[in-house]
Amino acid sequence: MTNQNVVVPDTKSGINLPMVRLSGSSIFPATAQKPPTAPGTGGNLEINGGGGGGARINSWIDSMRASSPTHMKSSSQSLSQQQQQITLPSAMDNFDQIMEASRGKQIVMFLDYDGTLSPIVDDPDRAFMSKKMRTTVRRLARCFPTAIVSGRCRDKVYKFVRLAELYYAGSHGMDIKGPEKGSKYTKGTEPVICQPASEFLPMIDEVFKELVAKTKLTPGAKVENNKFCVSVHFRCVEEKKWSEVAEAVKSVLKKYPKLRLSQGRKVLEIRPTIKWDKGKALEFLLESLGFANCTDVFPVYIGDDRTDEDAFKVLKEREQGFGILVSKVPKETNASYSLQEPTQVMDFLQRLVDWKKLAFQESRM
Ligand SMILES: O=P(O)(O)OC[C@H]1O[C@H](O[C@H]2O[C@H](CO)[C@@H](O)[C@H](O)[C@H]2O)[C@H](O)[C@@H](O)[C@@H]1O
Repeated sequence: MTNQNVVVPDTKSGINLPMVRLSGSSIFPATAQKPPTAPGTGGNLEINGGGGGGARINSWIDSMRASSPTHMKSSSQSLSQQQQQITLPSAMDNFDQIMEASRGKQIVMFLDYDGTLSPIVDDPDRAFMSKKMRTTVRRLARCFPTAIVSGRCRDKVYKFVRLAELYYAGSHGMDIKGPEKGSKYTKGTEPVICQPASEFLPMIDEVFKELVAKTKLTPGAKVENNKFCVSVHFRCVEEKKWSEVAEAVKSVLKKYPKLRLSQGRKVLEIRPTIKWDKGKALEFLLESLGFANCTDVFPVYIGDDRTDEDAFKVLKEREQGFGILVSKVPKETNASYSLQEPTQVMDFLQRLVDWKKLAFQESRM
């Protein structure tokens, strides 16, 4: 990856930090000149404002296109031009710098699932993580408190990860559960549980059924019930039929003012309007782990999606730890470093484990 980053000194940690360029890099297709929302809002789409019905659907389609990396290649820029716009330095190349910043602090790991621990595939039910990745995450959790933060429903992401020693925050952080009693980080107490959107369960169920009915005639559309939110996938829908998906979602949302829309990778996501997201989940977990007002904590959040921006933003605002964006293409982001794909995430996690072991051995010499 080409590193075109500008480096500025961080007054708090005393080390050099990459400065992320948040504007002026037009990476979106000609029809969508700028990102639909600023990073840190989980990619919310405006569903009520501006223009006539047709205009609004067109802006939805633009936004859906913008969430599709394959379209970035087809924009007027060549791939090499786009790559030059990657302003984030690689977390791998800057590993020593990151570790230096964490010196004397407790590292806490937050990992998104899809696109971070598992590769993006067409069928959401088959997004398995490799055995090697599972082993690496298991080793990581022996070294640092580790949480999985996913848009998926908690049970489903647990079925993919299958590691009881982790914290899990499903439904974009709206369903949090800590490791079972007796785990290294629970200190013998009951597991933490947080479900700030439980009153929305019946509504989400209703919306799920309505969306299944409304999209059943659109080939490739898939609606996923994520318990406290619903995902409407259009990865396998022909582009000329994306408007059908957008119309279906829009017509359902109109009836439920207490629900809002956000966007991920070829997916529209319907969720409660409550002020809760992956960033809030990160803060809740830090608090549960006893790091609420600590200065000696170093959270690292790794994620690939727009909804992960809420967590990156929290880290930036707290001036603690770092966000690492998993992406091969330039994106607007609040993350500080990048990794290209899940296999590189695995290498980074393994390096963290090795670093921790070495630090432990040195401390005993
Ligand atoms: O927060 P995450 O763990 O990243 O979950 C976000 C969404 O991930 C899944 O969808 C994405 O991955 C699928 C499998 O690779 C892919 O087919 C889809 O296009 C992606 O959007 C999951 O199915 C959604 O429910 C999550 O909200």
